[in-house]
Amino acid sequence: MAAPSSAQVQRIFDQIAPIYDPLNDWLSLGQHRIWKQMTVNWSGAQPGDRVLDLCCGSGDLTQMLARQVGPTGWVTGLDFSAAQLANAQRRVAGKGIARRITWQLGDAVALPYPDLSFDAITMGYGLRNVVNIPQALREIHRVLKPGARAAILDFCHSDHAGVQQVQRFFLNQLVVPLATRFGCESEYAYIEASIERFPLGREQESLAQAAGFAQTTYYLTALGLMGVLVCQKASPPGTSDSPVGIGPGEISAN
Ligand SMILES: C/C(=C\Cc1cc(O)c2ccccc2c1O)CCC[C@H](C)CCC[C@H](C)CCCC(C)C
Ligand SMILES: C[S@@+](CC[C@H](N)C(=O)[O-])C[C@H]1O[C@@H](n2cnc3c(N)ncnc32)[C@H](O)[C@@H]1O
Repeated sequence: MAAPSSAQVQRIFDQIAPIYDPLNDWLSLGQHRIWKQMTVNWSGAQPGDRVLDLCCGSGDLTQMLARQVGPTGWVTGLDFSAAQLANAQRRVAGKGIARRITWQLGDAVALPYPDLSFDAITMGYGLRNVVNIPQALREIHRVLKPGARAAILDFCHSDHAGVQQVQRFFLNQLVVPLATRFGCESEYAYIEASIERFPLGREQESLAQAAGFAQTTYYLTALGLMGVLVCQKASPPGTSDSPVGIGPGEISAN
């Protein structure tokens, strides 16, 4: 199956916007929120930072970032689906964190920001859906400040047969049948094919390094069903670039 165009991807997410959040909660038994919080932790976002949540959709990670940067920080959530952004804005309406969030309709492959704009970037289940992954990684590198990180969560395209079988079982026996009940069979059937086209973890690291990142690590989570690519931009000359450990907040050198 050929990869969809950008317009087709946009239509998918506009179409599923009304059921996107409840299906994520039901189908992952709420676990997706844990994977997203780990991604925010791995981004290195700190209180007072100016951060970006790319492909923000309905704003789960955007909200988590807003809590992480606190009242002196600022978060931008960018997405090209107007329906998803409308959901995102509705979900924070009336919450204190809404004051520190800007919602931006835009394309991840042509970010409307100057170079060196952000202290951290997250991307949750977006990279696999962007039609030009190398360009998106170049844009992320461009708008990050020196020494800053991007943490990119998505399904893992595993080369382990057992993981592939479990992933296909969940998608074909649970996800698509439930989505079909809501008239969204084709939109959710797209997930399996998109995972098969998605680069392996080590290939994502190579793409990130080709985009200019000095250090990359690919972490597996959810029993290998999901993965988080953590990329760090080179620090300014003369500053230490040697993170130690691989726990949240630290990434290994490559
Ligand atoms: C938040 C999650 C997926 C977001 C998501 C990403 C996409 O690219 C889509 C494309 C088209 C339609 C919908 C989406 C979409 O929702 C991950 C959790 C939700 C998943 C739909 C459920 C995946 C189930 C896992 C394969 C197994 C979960 C095991 C868990 C330990 C119970
Ligand atoms: C699976 S949703 C993820 C939403 C949210 N980050 C989350 O974790 O729930 C993928 C999102 O990426 C957006 N997207 C895909 N390609 C994009 C692009 N080129 N520019 C901006 N947004 C894009 C879609 O509109 C959709 O809202």
